[in-house]
Amino acid sequence: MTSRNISRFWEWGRKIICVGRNYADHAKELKNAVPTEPVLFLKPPSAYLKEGSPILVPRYSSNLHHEVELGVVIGKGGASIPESEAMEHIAGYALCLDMTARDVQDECKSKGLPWTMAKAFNTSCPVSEFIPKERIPDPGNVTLWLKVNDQLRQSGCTSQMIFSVPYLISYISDFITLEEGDLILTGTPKGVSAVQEHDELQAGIQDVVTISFRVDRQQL
Ligand SMILES: O=C(O)/C=C/C(=O)CC(=O)C(=O)O
Ligand SMILES: [Mg+2]
Repeated sequence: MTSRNISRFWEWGRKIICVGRNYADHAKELKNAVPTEPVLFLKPPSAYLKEGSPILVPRYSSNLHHEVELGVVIGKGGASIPESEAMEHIAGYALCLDMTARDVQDECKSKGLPWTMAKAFNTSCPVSEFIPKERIPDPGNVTLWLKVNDQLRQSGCTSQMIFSVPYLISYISDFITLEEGDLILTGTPKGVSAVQEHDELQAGIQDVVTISFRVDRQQL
């Protein structure tokens, strides 16, 4: 059996656990209350997208939003991980986009239905290359940014997160066992907005990594 390499975690078929409303300024821009507990949802591994392939606007949406987020790649699995030990479970990071069909999400919210169609479709999780843990010594203090067609739309620091990375690992692992290769998306800062077919998205984490993706429309 060939050994798997964590630097290609997106090929492993592991869980993608997403945190929502983790920045007060983003919760407010969508007129949501600031949460007192993490808001969680999931994406399937089929949502992964690597540079070179386009983000597809689902054929059932006309309002696809970008959300730039810090992703945490789990290196050592575990359940009920104490917050004080959480950092030991991280292998590294990735810059991620949580692509969101906002019109579909709004409809799901109004009907009290789950967000799956809005958040979990194919290409809804574009990711950068794997970033080894040492390159981000403090995940609670890095700047994320995103441009659409060279215009800055999002810029925020992870110090603004309501729930820190160690807290999230501990909280999630209390009821979802974390496995090597899992990815946690830690939420987006303010500035989310719509993208259109042919748009070019660029995003980055300080001087650590940048990514570029083109937007296309799912064929009918
Ligand atoms: O509650 C809403 O209207 C929207 C919430 C999100 O899409 C949450 C996130 O994915 C996020 O904050 O990153
Ligand atoms: Mg998000």
